[in-house]
Amino acid sequence: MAASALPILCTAIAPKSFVSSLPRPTPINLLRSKIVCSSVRSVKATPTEVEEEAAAGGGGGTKLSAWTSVPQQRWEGDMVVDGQLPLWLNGTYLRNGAGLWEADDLAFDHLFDGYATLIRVSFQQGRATGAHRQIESDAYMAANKDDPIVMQEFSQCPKPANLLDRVRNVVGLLSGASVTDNPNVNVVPLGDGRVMCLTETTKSSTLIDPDTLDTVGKFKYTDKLGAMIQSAHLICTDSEFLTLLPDLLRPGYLVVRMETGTNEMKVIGRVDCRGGPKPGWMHSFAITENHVVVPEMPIWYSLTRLLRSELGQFYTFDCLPTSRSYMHVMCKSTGKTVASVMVPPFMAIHFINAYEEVDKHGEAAEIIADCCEQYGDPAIIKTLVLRQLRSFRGMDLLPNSRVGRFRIPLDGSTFGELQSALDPEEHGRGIEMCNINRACIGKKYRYAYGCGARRPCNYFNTLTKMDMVLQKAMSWYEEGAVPSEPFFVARPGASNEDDGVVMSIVSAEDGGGYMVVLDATTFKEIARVKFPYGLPYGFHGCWIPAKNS
Ligand SMILES: CC1=C(/C=C/C(C)=C/C=C/C(C)=C/C=C/C=C(C)/C=C/C=O)C(C)(C)CCC1
Ligand SMILES: [Fe+2]
Repeated sequence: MAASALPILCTAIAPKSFVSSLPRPTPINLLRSKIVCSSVRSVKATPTEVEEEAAAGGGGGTKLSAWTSVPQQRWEGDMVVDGQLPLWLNGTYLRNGAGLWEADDLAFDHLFDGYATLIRVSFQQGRATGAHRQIESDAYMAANKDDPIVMQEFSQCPKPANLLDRVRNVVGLLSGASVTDNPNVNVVPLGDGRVMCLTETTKSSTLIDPDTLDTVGKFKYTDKLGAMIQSAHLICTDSEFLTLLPDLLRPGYLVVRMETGTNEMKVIGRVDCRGGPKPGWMHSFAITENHVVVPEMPIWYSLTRLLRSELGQFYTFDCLPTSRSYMHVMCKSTGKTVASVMVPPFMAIHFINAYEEVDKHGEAAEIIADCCEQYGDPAIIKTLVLRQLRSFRGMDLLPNSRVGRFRIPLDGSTFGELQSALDPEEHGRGIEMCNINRACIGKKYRYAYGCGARRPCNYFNTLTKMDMVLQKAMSWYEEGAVPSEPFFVARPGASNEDDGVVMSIVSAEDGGGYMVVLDATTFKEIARVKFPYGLPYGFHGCWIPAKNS
């Protein structure tokens, strides 16, 4: 019965034109696949732009699944392993991302808008099983109703047809009712057995079951902070999680902590904005052992745009290139801002790591903070429009980026520095989605793993290991493939920072999908774990070690 289940499921949830573009699972995988039907109403995908554009002679092609909705309510199955998985690799990798950009009559334009899609790969003694599910957020469920509703997503806002609609929109936004809860960016183990998925709205914080990928329910904050937006990259340590909450009424950022096992965010301190009357966009931030690093970029969420439902070239953002950029540093234990320096204009969606550089007395003298930096240009946001990703593969449209390294003096100076941590040519003048050995978070570190570029390309197409000491990089590349964020897993008992494996889920040019596992030291491929069909692109992942490992 299982052998025919996947095509039946696909037929049930997608019109013929879409199904025909899905890569066919191989018989061996079908025999091992277990399909579980969800109670959610089926998603009806419309024919994708990629098909239309390919038919019209566009450069997209039909096979690569990275930018294509793969309507899979629920799949679980054994996976075929090519190569040798290390026997010590026991645990679960989870990846979250915006993997479904069409539902009923809706079609999103931007990569960041898609409905949250979870992928799981679990490893045990050299074998692997996989799973794929949508998160059942209110936004996703509403989009699949007979009368679908779109909430305020990253680039999409509800379109008012008349004055009454306009008033409803304003009320919906200010009350939070029409703000998205689609938790499509990150997946974070909270250290107490709970696993949270989230995006930049606080109401998106959702608990999921890491085994079944079931949506457990909303994470209910018990504090009275009432924050509506948050960093999508909260940072979890052994005892707490730290995050930033932009304060929209009194422009600034609250730095908050939540003790492991609780639901209450407590304020450590606040940083006032210096660049203008509204807090800068802040998708991620960094910590050191004793400090929290708060970035302030010259690009802001615009409440006026949101309320008027009038999006600009950077959607809900306003961007003033003449505005200044700042880096603030807060002491974790006192909540005091110990540095607030002006830096060259920067644009960084993702911070990589930060640490304290000490003077000869062993005192912290400056903070080093590394990020994926776009030379101060927000153009990357436009690069991630689905039409461009689907249509212009092989064209050199990816804006230049680098590992930006901030030096923030702690001696009261008013300026900080921003330079490239290594020659950007080492990673093809493109770098994003970086990860490090988690044991090095907040500490001096040597290696970062990210997605780099082999040009010409319209998206990051390599996996790259960067050695920040030698300022050199090594890359993994496969023609036409789109790898997602590389994730480092340390070998138990390892003493070298790069002793372990790096894993990444790849959408292959032929329409297939697999996880590639690289030896983190040599950066050579050691195994491929194959999915029975190609997967959509995804953003961030996490690792949950097996209980007995
Ligand atoms: C800005 C104000 C509000 C609304 C904020 C909303 C609706 C923010 C939504 C943000 C999203 C969905 C961001 C997603 C970003 C994804 C990224 C960058 C993915 C990166 C991958 O790694 C109100 C709540 C209406 C209050 C007034 C101000
Ligand atoms: Fe992110």
